[in-house]
Amino acid sequence: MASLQLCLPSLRPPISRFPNPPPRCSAQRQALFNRIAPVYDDLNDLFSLGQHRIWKRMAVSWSGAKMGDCVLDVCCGSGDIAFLLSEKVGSNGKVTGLDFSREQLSIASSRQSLRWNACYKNIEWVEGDATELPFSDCYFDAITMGYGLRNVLDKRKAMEEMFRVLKPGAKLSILDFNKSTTPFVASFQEWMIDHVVVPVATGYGLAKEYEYLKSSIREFLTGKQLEQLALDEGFSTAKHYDVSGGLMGNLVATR
Ligand SMILES: C/C(=C\Cc1cc(O)c2ccccc2c1O)CCC[C@H](C)CCC[C@H](C)CCCC(C)C
Ligand SMILES: C[S@@+](CC[C@H](N)C(=O)[O-])C[C@H]1O[C@@H](n2cnc3c(N)ncnc32)[C@H](O)[C@@H]1O
Repeated sequence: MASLQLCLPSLRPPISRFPNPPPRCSAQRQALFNRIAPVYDDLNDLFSLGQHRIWKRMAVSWSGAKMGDCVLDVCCGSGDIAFLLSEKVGSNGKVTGLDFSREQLSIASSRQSLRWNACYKNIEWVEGDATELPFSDCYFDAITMGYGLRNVLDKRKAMEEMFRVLKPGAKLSILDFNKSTTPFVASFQEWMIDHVVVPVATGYGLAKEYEYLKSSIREFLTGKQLEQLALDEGFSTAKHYDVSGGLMGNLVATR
Protein backbone atom coordinates (compact mmCIF):
# COMPACT_ATOMS: atom_id res chain seq x y z
CA MET A 1 0.00 0.00 0.00
CA ALA A 2 1.45 3.41 -0.96
CA SER A 3 2.65 5.26 2.10
CA LEU A 4 1.23 8.74 2.67
CA GLN A 5 4.07 11.21 2.03
CA LEU A 6 3.57 14.65 3.57
CA CYS A 7 5.49 17.01 1.32
CA LEU A 8 6.59 19.68 3.81
CA PRO A 9 8.50 22.49 2.01
CA SER A 10 11.16 22.67 4.73
CA LEU A 11 11.98 18.97 4.37
CA ARG A 12 14.09 17.60 1.54
CA PRO A 13 12.05 15.35 -0.74
CA PRO A 14 12.49 11.74 0.44
CA ILE A 15 14.89 9.40 -1.33
CA SER A 16 13.61 5.82 -1.65
CA ARG A 17 16.33 3.20 -1.19
CA PHE A 18 16.50 -0.17 -2.98
CA PRO A 19 20.26 -0.78 -2.75
CA ASN A 20 21.52 -4.29 -3.46
CA PRO A 21 25.27 -4.08 -2.83
CA PRO A 22 26.86 -3.80 -6.30
CA PRO A 23 29.72 -6.09 -7.40
CA ARG A 24 33.19 -4.84 -6.45
CA CYS A 25 34.03 -2.99 -9.69
CA SER A 26 30.61 -1.40 -9.74
CA ALA A 27 31.19 -0.37 -6.14
CA GLN A 28 34.36 1.39 -7.31
CA ARG A 29 32.33 3.33 -9.86
CA GLN A 30 29.68 4.09 -7.27
CA ALA A 31 32.43 5.51 -5.03
CA LEU A 32 33.83 7.53 -7.95
CA PHE A 33 30.52 9.28 -8.54
CA ASN A 34 30.06 9.84 -4.84
CA ARG A 35 33.46 11.58 -4.77
CA ILE A 36 32.87 13.85 -7.76
CA ALA A 37 29.29 14.76 -6.78
CA PRO A 38 30.16 18.13 -5.14
CA VAL A 39 31.86 19.51 -8.28
CA TYR A 40 30.19 17.43 -11.00
CA ASP A 41 27.74 20.03 -12.30
CA ASP A 42 30.18 22.95 -12.27
CA LEU A 43 32.92 21.00 -14.03
CA ASN A 44 30.49 19.80 -16.71
CA ASP A 45 29.56 23.42 -17.39
CA LEU A 46 33.21 24.43 -17.49
CA PHE A 47 34.53 21.59 -19.64
CA SER A 48 31.67 21.65 -22.17
CA LEU A 49 31.29 25.46 -22.11
CA GLY A 50 27.68 24.81 -21.07
CA GLN A 51 26.97 22.72 -24.18
CA HIS A 52 26.02 19.65 -22.11
CA ARG A 53 22.78 21.40 -21.20
CA ILE A 54 21.84 21.57 -24.90
CA TRP A 55 22.76 17.90 -25.40
CA LYS A 56 20.55 16.94 -22.45
CA ARG A 57 17.64 18.96 -23.81
CA MET A 58 18.01 17.08 -27.11
CA ALA A 59 17.94 13.73 -25.28
CA VAL A 60 14.73 14.71 -23.48
CA SER A 61 13.15 15.88 -26.72
CA TRP A 62 14.06 12.61 -28.44
CA SER A 63 12.44 10.65 -25.58
CA GLY A 64 9.02 11.89 -26.65
CA ALA A 65 8.08 12.73 -23.04
CA LYS A 66 4.95 14.91 -22.96
CA MET A 67 2.57 16.58 -20.54
CA GLY A 68 1.07 14.19 -18.01
CA ASP A 69 3.50 11.33 -18.71
CA CYS A 70 5.12 9.01 -16.16
CA VAL A 71 8.83 8.97 -17.06
CA LEU A 72 12.12 7.55 -15.77
CA ASP A 73 15.64 8.98 -15.84
CA VAL A 74 18.12 6.16 -15.29
CA CYS A 75 21.52 7.08 -13.78
CA CYS A 76 20.01 10.49 -13.01
CA GLY A 77 23.02 11.76 -11.03
CA SER A 78 22.51 15.33 -9.81
CA GLY A 79 19.22 15.56 -11.68
CA ASP A 80 19.86 17.69 -14.77
CA ILE A 81 17.77 15.52 -17.08
CA ALA A 82 15.14 14.75 -14.42
CA PHE A 83 14.52 18.50 -14.03
CA LEU A 84 14.12 18.86 -17.80
CA LEU A 85 11.69 15.93 -17.82
CA SER A 86 9.79 17.52 -14.91
CA GLU A 87 9.17 20.64 -17.01
CA LYS A 88 8.13 18.47 -19.95
CA VAL A 89 5.54 16.33 -18.11
CA GLY A 90 4.28 19.09 -15.81
CA SER A 91 2.60 18.89 -12.42
CA ASN A 92 0.19 16.16 -13.55
CA GLY A 93 3.08 14.03 -14.74
CA LYS A 94 5.59 12.05 -12.68
CA VAL A 95 9.39 11.82 -12.95
CA THR A 96 11.46 9.12 -11.28
CA GLY A 97 15.21 9.67 -11.09
CA LEU A 98 17.20 6.51 -10.27
CA ASP A 99 20.88 6.34 -9.32
CA PHE A 100 23.08 4.19 -7.12
CA SER A 101 25.16 7.14 -5.86
CA ARG A 102 23.76 8.47 -2.60
CA GLU A 103 25.85 11.65 -2.89
CA GLN A 104 24.60 12.39 -6.41
CA LEU A 105 21.00 11.89 -5.27
CA SER A 106 21.61 14.14 -2.28
CA ILE A 107 22.73 16.92 -4.63
CA ALA A 108 19.67 16.29 -6.82
CA SER A 109 17.31 16.44 -3.85
CA SER A 110 18.94 19.65 -2.57
CA ARG A 111 18.64 21.27 -6.00
CA GLN A 112 14.97 20.25 -6.10
CA SER A 113 14.35 21.91 -2.70
CA LEU A 114 15.91 25.16 -3.91
CA ARG A 115 13.78 25.44 -7.04
CA TRP A 116 10.59 27.49 -7.02
CA ASN A 117 8.83 25.85 -9.99
CA ALA A 118 5.85 23.84 -8.68
CA CYS A 119 6.34 21.13 -11.29
CA TYR A 120 9.61 20.00 -9.64
CA LYS A 121 7.51 18.46 -6.86
CA ASN A 122 6.66 15.76 -9.43
CA ILE A 123 10.15 14.24 -9.10
CA GLU A 124 10.91 11.22 -6.91
CA TRP A 125 14.54 10.15 -6.31
CA VAL A 126 15.22 6.42 -6.05
CA GLU A 127 18.52 4.88 -4.92
CA GLY A 128 18.89 1.73 -6.94
CA ASP A 129 20.79 -0.10 -9.68
CA ALA A 130 20.18 0.32 -13.41
CA THR A 131 20.55 -3.45 -13.78
CA GLU A 132 17.79 -4.21 -11.28
CA LEU A 133 15.11 -1.55 -11.77
CA PRO A 134 12.59 -1.67 -8.89
CA PHE A 135 9.62 -0.96 -11.17
CA SER A 136 6.78 -2.94 -12.77
CA ASP A 137 6.78 -4.11 -16.38
CA CYS A 138 5.46 -1.70 -19.03
CA TYR A 139 5.20 1.19 -16.52
CA PHE A 140 6.91 4.24 -18.07
CA ASP A 141 5.83 6.43 -20.99
CA ALA A 142 9.48 7.40 -21.73
CA ILE A 143 12.94 6.64 -20.37
CA THR A 144 16.12 8.74 -20.56
CA MET A 145 19.67 7.86 -19.64
CA GLY A 146 22.31 10.59 -19.80
CA TYR A 147 26.01 9.61 -19.55
CA GLY A 148 24.97 6.49 -17.69
CA LEU A 149 25.18 3.40 -19.93
CA ARG A 150 28.94 3.82 -20.52
CA ASN A 151 29.39 3.62 -16.74
CA VAL A 152 27.20 0.55 -16.18
CA LEU A 153 29.15 -2.70 -16.08
CA ASP A 154 26.38 -4.96 -17.39
CA LYS A 155 25.08 -2.83 -20.29
CA ARG A 156 23.00 -5.66 -21.73
CA LYS A 157 21.19 -6.18 -18.42
CA ALA A 158 20.53 -2.45 -18.12
CA MET A 159 19.11 -2.38 -21.66
CA GLU A 160 16.97 -5.45 -20.86
CA GLU A 161 15.61 -3.77 -17.72
CA MET A 162 14.79 -0.52 -19.51
CA PHE A 163 12.97 -2.50 -22.19
CA ARG A 164 11.00 -4.34 -19.48
CA VAL A 165 9.73 -1.24 -17.65
CA LEU A 166 8.94 0.77 -20.81
CA LYS A 167 5.42 0.76 -22.28
CA PRO A 168 5.00 -0.77 -25.76
CA GLY A 169 5.49 1.92 -28.41
CA ALA A 170 7.32 4.21 -25.98
CA LYS A 171 10.87 5.54 -26.46
CA LEU A 172 14.23 5.19 -24.75
CA SER A 173 16.71 8.03 -25.27
CA ILE A 174 20.34 7.40 -24.29
CA LEU A 175 22.83 10.31 -24.43
CA ASP A 176 26.53 9.67 -23.96
CA PHE A 177 29.97 10.27 -25.36
CA ASN A 178 30.23 8.87 -28.88
CA LYS A 179 32.81 6.16 -29.44
CA SER A 180 33.65 7.64 -32.82
CA THR A 181 35.01 5.63 -35.74
CA THR A 182 36.44 8.91 -37.13
CA PRO A 183 40.10 9.13 -36.02
CA PHE A 184 40.08 12.95 -35.75
CA VAL A 185 37.03 12.98 -33.46
CA ALA A 186 38.42 10.24 -31.23
CA SER A 187 41.77 12.04 -31.05
CA PHE A 188 40.11 15.38 -30.22
CA GLN A 189 38.10 13.77 -27.42
CA GLU A 190 41.26 12.27 -25.92
CA TRP A 191 43.28 15.47 -26.41
CA MET A 192 40.61 17.50 -24.56
CA ILE A 193 40.50 14.98 -21.72
CA ASP A 194 44.31 14.80 -21.43
CA HIS A 195 45.09 18.52 -21.83
CA VAL A 196 42.04 20.31 -20.40
CA VAL A 197 39.81 18.04 -18.33
CA VAL A 198 42.37 16.10 -16.29
CA PRO A 199 44.69 19.06 -15.55
CA VAL A 200 41.73 21.07 -14.20
CA ALA A 201 40.34 18.05 -12.32
CA THR A 202 43.79 17.59 -10.75
CA GLY A 203 43.27 20.92 -9.03
CA TYR A 204 40.26 19.38 -7.29
CA GLY A 205 42.15 16.21 -6.37
CA LEU A 206 40.09 14.28 -8.95
CA ALA A 207 42.64 13.45 -11.65
CA LYS A 208 42.05 9.69 -11.52
CA GLU A 209 38.27 10.14 -11.59
CA TYR A 210 38.41 12.19 -14.80
CA GLU A 211 41.19 10.09 -16.37
CA TYR A 212 38.61 7.27 -16.22
CA LEU A 213 36.63 9.16 -18.89
CA LYS A 214 39.18 8.23 -21.55
CA SER A 215 39.21 4.47 -20.89
CA SER A 216 35.43 4.39 -20.46
CA ILE A 217 34.97 5.91 -23.94
CA ARG A 218 37.55 3.54 -25.49
CA GLU A 219 35.71 0.57 -23.92
CA PHE A 220 32.23 1.84 -24.87
CA LEU A 221 30.09 0.65 -27.77
CA THR A 222 29.97 2.43 -31.12
CA GLY A 223 26.69 3.90 -32.33
CA LYS A 224 26.05 0.87 -34.57
CA GLN A 225 26.81 -1.50 -31.68
CA LEU A 226 24.40 0.42 -29.43
CA GLU A 227 21.68 0.13 -32.08
CA GLN A 228 22.29 -3.63 -32.29
CA LEU A 229 22.24 -4.00 -28.49
CA ALA A 230 18.82 -2.33 -28.36
CA LEU A 231 17.44 -4.51 -31.18
CA ASP A 232 18.89 -7.65 -29.52
CA GLU A 233 17.02 -6.74 -26.31
CA GLY A 234 13.72 -6.50 -28.16
CA PHE A 235 13.34 -2.87 -29.19
CA SER A 236 11.50 -2.62 -32.53
CA THR A 237 13.61 0.29 -33.83
CA ALA A 238 16.94 1.81 -32.81
CA LYS A 239 18.80 4.78 -34.29
CA HIS A 240 22.02 6.41 -33.05
CA TYR A 241 22.53 10.11 -33.87
CA ASP A 242 25.87 11.90 -33.81
CA VAL A 243 25.76 15.10 -31.72
CA SER A 244 28.21 18.02 -31.91
CA GLY A 245 30.19 16.59 -34.78
CA GLY A 246 30.28 13.14 -33.27
CA LEU A 247 31.79 14.12 -29.91
CA MET A 248 28.56 12.94 -28.33
CA GLY A 249 25.86 10.57 -29.47
CA ASN A 250 22.22 9.81 -28.72
CA LEU A 251 20.52 6.45 -29.19
CA VAL A 252 16.74 6.54 -29.68
CA ALA A 253 15.00 3.18 -29.43
CA THR A 254 11.28 2.39 -29.60
CA ARG A 255 9.81 -0.54 -27.79
C1 LIG B 1 28.07 16.05 -19.25
C2 LIG B 1 29.33 15.44 -19.76
C3 LIG B 1 29.96 14.45 -19.10
C4 LIG B 1 29.38 13.84 -17.86
C5 LIG B 1 30.35 12.85 -17.24
C6 LIG B 1 30.26 11.54 -17.58
C7 LIG B 1 31.11 10.61 -17.01
O1 LIG B 1 31.01 9.31 -17.35
C8 LIG B 1 32.12 10.99 -16.08
C9 LIG B 1 32.98 10.05 -15.52
C10 LIG B 1 33.95 10.46 -14.63
C11 LIG B 1 34.07 11.80 -14.30
C12 LIG B 1 33.22 12.74 -14.85
C13 LIG B 1 32.24 12.33 -15.75
C14 LIG B 1 31.34 13.27 -16.35
O2 LIG B 1 31.44 14.58 -16.06
C15 LIG B 1 29.95 15.99 -21.04
C16 LIG B 1 30.62 17.36 -20.83
C17 LIG B 1 31.71 17.29 -19.80
C18 LIG B 1 32.96 16.54 -20.32
C19 LIG B 1 33.88 16.22 -19.18
C20 LIG B 1 33.61 17.38 -21.42
C21 LIG B 1 34.73 16.62 -22.12
C22 LIG B 1 35.27 17.47 -23.27
C23 LIG B 1 34.64 17.06 -24.58
C24 LIG B 1 35.32 15.78 -25.05
C25 LIG B 1 34.85 18.14 -25.63
C26 LIG B 1 33.93 19.34 -25.44
C27 LIG B 1 34.18 20.29 -26.59
C28 LIG B 1 33.37 21.55 -26.62
C29 LIG B 1 33.80 22.53 -25.57
C30 LIG B 1 31.91 21.37 -26.68
C1 LIG C 1 28.15 10.79 -15.50
S1 LIG C 1 26.87 10.62 -14.35
C2 LIG C 1 25.43 11.13 -15.30
C3 LIG C 1 24.46 11.89 -14.45
C4 LIG C 1 23.31 12.56 -15.19
N1 LIG C 1 22.51 11.58 -15.93
C5 LIG C 1 23.82 13.62 -16.16
O1 LIG C 1 23.45 13.52 -17.31
O2 LIG C 1 24.58 14.48 -15.73
C6 LIG C 1 26.64 8.87 -14.33
C7 LIG C 1 25.71 8.46 -13.21
O3 LIG C 1 25.41 7.08 -13.35
C8 LIG C 1 25.34 6.49 -12.06
N2 LIG C 1 25.50 5.04 -12.23
C9 LIG C 1 26.54 4.39 -12.80
N3 LIG C 1 26.31 3.07 -12.79
C10 LIG C 1 25.07 2.88 -12.22
C11 LIG C 1 24.26 1.75 -11.96
N4 LIG C 1 24.67 0.50 -12.26
N5 LIG C 1 23.05 1.93 -11.40
C12 LIG C 1 22.63 3.18 -11.07
N6 LIG C 1 23.35 4.31 -11.28
C13 LIG C 1 24.56 4.14 -11.86
C14 LIG C 1 26.44 7.19 -11.29
O4 LIG C 1 26.23 7.08 -9.89
C15 LIG C 1 26.32 8.62 -11.81
O5 LIG C 1 25.47 9.41 -11.00
